[in-house]
Amino acid sequence: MKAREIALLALQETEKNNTKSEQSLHRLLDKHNPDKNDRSLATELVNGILRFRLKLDFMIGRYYHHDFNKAAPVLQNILRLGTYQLLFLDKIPGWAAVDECVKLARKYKGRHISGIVNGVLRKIASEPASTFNETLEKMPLHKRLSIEQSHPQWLVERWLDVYGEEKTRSMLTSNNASPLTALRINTLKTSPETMFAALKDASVTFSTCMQERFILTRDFDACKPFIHLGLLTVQNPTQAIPCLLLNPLPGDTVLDMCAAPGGKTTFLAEMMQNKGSLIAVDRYPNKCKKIIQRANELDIKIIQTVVADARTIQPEKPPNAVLLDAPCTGTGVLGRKTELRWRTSPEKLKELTLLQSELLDHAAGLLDSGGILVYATCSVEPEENALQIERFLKRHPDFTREPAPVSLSLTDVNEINSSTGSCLTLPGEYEGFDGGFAQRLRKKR
Ligand SMILES: C[S@@+](CC[C@H](N)C(=O)[O-])C[C@H]1O[C@@H](n2cnc3c(N)ncnc32)[C@H](O)[C@@H]1O
Repeated sequence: MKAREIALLALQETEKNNTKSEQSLHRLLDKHNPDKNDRSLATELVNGILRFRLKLDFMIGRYYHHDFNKAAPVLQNILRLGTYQLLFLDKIPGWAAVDECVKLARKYKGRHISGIVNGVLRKIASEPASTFNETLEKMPLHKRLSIEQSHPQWLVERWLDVYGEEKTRSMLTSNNASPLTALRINTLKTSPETMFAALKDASVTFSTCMQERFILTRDFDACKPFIHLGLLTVQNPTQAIPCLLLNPLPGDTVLDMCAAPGGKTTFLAEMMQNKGSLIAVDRYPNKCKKIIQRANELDIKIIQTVVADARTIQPEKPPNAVLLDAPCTGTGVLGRKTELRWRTSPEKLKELTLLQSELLDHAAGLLDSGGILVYATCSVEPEENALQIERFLKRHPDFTREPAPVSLSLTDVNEINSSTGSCLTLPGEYEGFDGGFAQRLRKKR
């Protein structure tokens, strides 16, 4: 099976089952085993179409004679496949993009529909870019950016309100660029110097960040042997900030309340040099298995997983450090999770804000007096971040914002406010860094 058909099936499956596109695509690539070029074209098509869905639908809607939102999903996706190739893939000749989609339409929907696909795609192919741009220019800013950069309008509106036009544009553009892969060096098994030398020997192109504990690369395949050896593990440097803010020491008793798949838990264990107690809680048993698997790969011995609702857990011994990496809208990682922008919503934001405050309240009760609590999200919405903390501090006067540990000043992120122990990074601010928030708090003695 060729790239376009694999991409079509992956898009159909992702939409129908509300699953992650990455999983569907990998399953289909494994099943059909296409050559290298088809693999990379299928991946580009799936990611690109999911990112640019709104822009593509806007283009198609102008030539499709009925309501495009009500068209059969398979027809929608075939038209998106064709339009994406026409707009974004210079190397594919327009006629080839149209012909291949007409063939797919004939196979999946019959002759009549293939005629519609042919008609719509030919009109898009012959439209000068200036006509589209002129239409957009007449729109108000939030609507124009929403279509141009293919993000939901409610999100663009709120980012414009909160962050202004320049930062919003930078976030939108960054979310549509293909992200670098970030990997953490496992200092339990190797040192940064040894790792850098090994990567250079393997001709991997990379840069370093976060106290040289992380590498950024576009050469993921060349890093796989090091991942299999447990020397590297996939983690974005933004995800390291809450751990560096918590700063656990060997021998500490640490509770990680929302731990799966274990990116931060395993980093905490590394910081603790595999000494002490580290309880990792997650609500879902299959997700807890992933934490154990990851810990085994990295030679980590101190993690004990617990399947439970973190709003009700009662550890035997009060922890002296708690990490609450709360479930959130994920608006800081939309560039990496291509379909997420269409799945998150103002209603979800409200629901999650409530869940986060319940988790925070429970964390406050569990922590030993004098202990440290770090709250983190991969969101850039104030309600989930700074406002959440403000409300928490009002409910819990026995907590204060705690300055960041001195070691954190060595990182390359200027956004860490050392005196208030908080950090908000926005997508596009630092190359390779996701958006996210973290706050260090101390419980009074
Ligand atoms: C942001 S993710 C955590 C990512 C993780 N800390 C890491 O760095 O790999 C949030 C996690 O919270 C879990 N979760 C959601 N609600 C929960 C609850 N009430 N109790 C415990 N875990 C929960 C989800 O299953 C999800 O794995």
